[in-house]
Amino acid sequence: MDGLLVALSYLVGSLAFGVIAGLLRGTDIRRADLPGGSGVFRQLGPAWGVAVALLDMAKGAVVAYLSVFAEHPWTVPLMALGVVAGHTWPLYFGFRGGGGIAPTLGFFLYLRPGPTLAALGVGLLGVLLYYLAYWRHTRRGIYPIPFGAIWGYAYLLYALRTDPKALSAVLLVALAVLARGLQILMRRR
Ligand SMILES: O=P(O)(O)OC[C@H](O)CO
Repeated sequence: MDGLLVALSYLVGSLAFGVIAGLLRGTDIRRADLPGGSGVFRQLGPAWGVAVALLDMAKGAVVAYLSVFAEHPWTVPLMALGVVAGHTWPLYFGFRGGGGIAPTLGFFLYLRPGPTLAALGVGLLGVLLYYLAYWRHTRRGIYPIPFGAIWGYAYLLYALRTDPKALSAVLLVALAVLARGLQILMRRR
């Protein structure tokens, strides 16, 4: 049962809605951008971008909901990893997906709303400061949202330090997102 939950998490995560949105509009978004909410926002407009961000978050929340059926203590962290790894390396789309931030948010907003909202605040502050101090002048380096996300993940790890199940889930997810971020930085979309 627990193995099925982890596999299902990966299959749900693999529904990369940014790629699906691009295909609905007759294009592969990955030729021009990353298939997360912000990439779709840039390529297809605000409505598509917001819809994709919400749907990608919803995947995480659905998997967090399903995690109540887990029996083994390691299943919840592995389900978190599964949904994020599905989003970043989707089975249905050649293992080339997004960065993993939105499903992370959805998963932990459902599982641990208080610390996750605080982490979201930290991340958005990071986005704002990075944008004002650096990005708007240069347009070089990593995008503001991934920059802010680094601080959000760091805060979440700190906030959940006495909560072993959630902490191990954040740790696994953060490692997957870091690996995907490095892959993207090396320009292998
Ligand atoms: O990391 P993703 O793929 O969930 O995308 C979320 C935002 O668009 C990142 O800029």
